[in-house]
Amino acid sequence: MSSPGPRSAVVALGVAWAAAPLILLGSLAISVLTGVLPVIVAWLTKLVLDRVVAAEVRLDELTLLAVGLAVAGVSVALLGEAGRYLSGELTRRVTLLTRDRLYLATGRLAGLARLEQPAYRDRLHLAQQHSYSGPGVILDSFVGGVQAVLTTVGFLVSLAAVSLPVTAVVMVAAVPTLIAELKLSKRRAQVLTGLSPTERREFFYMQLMTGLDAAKEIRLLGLGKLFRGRMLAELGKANTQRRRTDLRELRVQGLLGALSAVVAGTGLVWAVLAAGRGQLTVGDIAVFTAAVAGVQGSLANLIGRIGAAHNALLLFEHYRTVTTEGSDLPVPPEPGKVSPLRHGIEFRDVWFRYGPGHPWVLRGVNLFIPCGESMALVGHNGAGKSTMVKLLCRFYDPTRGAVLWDGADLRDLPVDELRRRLGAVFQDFMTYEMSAAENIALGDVDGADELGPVDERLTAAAERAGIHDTLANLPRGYRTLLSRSFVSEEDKDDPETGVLLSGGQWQRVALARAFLRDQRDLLILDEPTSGLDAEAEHEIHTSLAEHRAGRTSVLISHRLGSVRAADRIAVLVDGRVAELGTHDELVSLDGTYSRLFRLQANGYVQEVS
Ligand SMILES: Nc1ncnc2c1ncn2[C@@H]1O[C@H](COP(=O)(O)OP(=O)(O)OP(=O)(O)O)[C@@H](O)[C@H]1O
Repeated sequence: MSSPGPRSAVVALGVAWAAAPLILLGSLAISVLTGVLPVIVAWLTKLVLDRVVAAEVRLDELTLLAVGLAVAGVSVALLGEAGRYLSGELTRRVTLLTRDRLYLATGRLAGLARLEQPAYRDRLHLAQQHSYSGPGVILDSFVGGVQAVLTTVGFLVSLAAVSLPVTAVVMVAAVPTLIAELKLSKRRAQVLTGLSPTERREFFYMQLMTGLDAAKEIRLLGLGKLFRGRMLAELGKANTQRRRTDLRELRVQGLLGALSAVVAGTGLVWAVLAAGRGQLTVGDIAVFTAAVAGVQGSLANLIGRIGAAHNALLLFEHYRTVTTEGSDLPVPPEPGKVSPLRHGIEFRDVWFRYGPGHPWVLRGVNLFIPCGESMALVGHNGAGKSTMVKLLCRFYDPTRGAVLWDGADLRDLPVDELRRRLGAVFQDFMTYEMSAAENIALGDVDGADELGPVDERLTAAAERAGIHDTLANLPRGYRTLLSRSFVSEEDKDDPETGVLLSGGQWQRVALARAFLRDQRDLLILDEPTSGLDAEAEHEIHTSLAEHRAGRTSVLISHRLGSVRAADRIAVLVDGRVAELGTHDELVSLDGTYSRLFRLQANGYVQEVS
């Protein structure tokens, strides 16, 4: 891990300035005052003591000094409280800003490839953890550092007034502490960075054990003990690393603490002997003792803060990288406009694999999807059908070849505009723990930050997906929360109102969400009815066939009965389009499609007879 540059510190302080400039200035002002007050208190104490033991005691002077001491003491206490409040407020505001910037940055990722890289996920994990605390710690260190510098300088001057050699010894003794602290902070940051994969795995097992998704299998297969063991093993690994760091710190800090104590003790012996010889006054001893303790305390404080800031800056680098990284997909220098589809979409000699070390999934796919036609993609598991759909949505770019929208390479088009022209139901569709209405309305948000009302468009989409009656009859109709993990505001007195839908019902909700975008140029349906019962599947496919007539669509389905109505069917084999034609043409071709279709048809006939 390289040392953080001053740029990181500037960025971190810039974040704090952008989040709360006045609070930042207020904190700095308080830190300046808090920094000089201990020195003032020490000098006032010296003056009081010298006046008390003087031959002629002047009460008016003593009273003034005593009042001054009292005011300084009260100010220290009040400023401490005010500083704590401002620091808390600053942290809250910085958290808001860094969170916003971080999720804005991840939202800017147009593709999926970077999100699938373990190294990126580790960095993101660290950025999430330390973006919030980072600027706070750096700022606290900065504000506290200013205060510690002032206190240190003030006490050093006071100490120098009494003894220059002792001042020099105290300063030299601080150098090893500073070096050790910087080394330790670097080590701490390295350990935390190295722990990211372990922490992510620990979190993964924790989520498995406490979430609903895996609850059935964990109970039925008795996986709890296994996962708990693995989670504890990950935690144990992390603890071993942390313990090693703590022990190293204990050894180093212990040695350095002993060195400070020896320096302070020797200084005190010298001061007492000097007072005995009449070289120092009682006040001198008081200020000397306060100054040695003050210099050592504030130097230790300063060095600790430098170490904390150094550590926080090293970790803040992850946040800075995530928020400033360029686009994961190449951005065209002069992006063209995505005009409504007129001609068609073409896969031109498309080769694709998910990474350099991965096997080829597509090996020269050539396919034209004419505008206004429905195209079905058929093939064995893993043939690459969903991959083609992902390339169509530009979640990845082809490794070789191109996908063309009316002749324009998708790489030359603005990706947001392209996606605005698409509607899709993915094989692994989402189930959002939100209300039924929101689950559908999410289909047509297009960058808005609020969802529209429950209107006719929404219920019409639900009706077409055959889920309207189910949703309308829920305890709160479309406003019912489709979750048992959260409670909506209006249900807080009756937390049992949320419901869970069946797999097929959820699939219909996902379809309704896609239907809300049905005026788009291309509708993608990846296994849209795999979870539906036979009757529902037939119903939906009839409705889809009607709906798709005259519109451009891509349908993926293993149920060949439902793809026969498509205008054209493409069969993927070995990463290429091996057969292309209408259902009748492919059946008479007597190839893969015909074999698969007969196999399925025979299965049904045998079941009936
Ligand atoms: N994100 C990914 N990273 C690496 N490999 C992947 C990824 N997604 C899919 N693959 C691989 O790509 C191949 C094609 O997968 P794809 O999902 O496109 O197949 P499919 O034809 O849709 O299969 P199915 O009918 O089972 O849904 C598979 O071998 C799969 O392991």
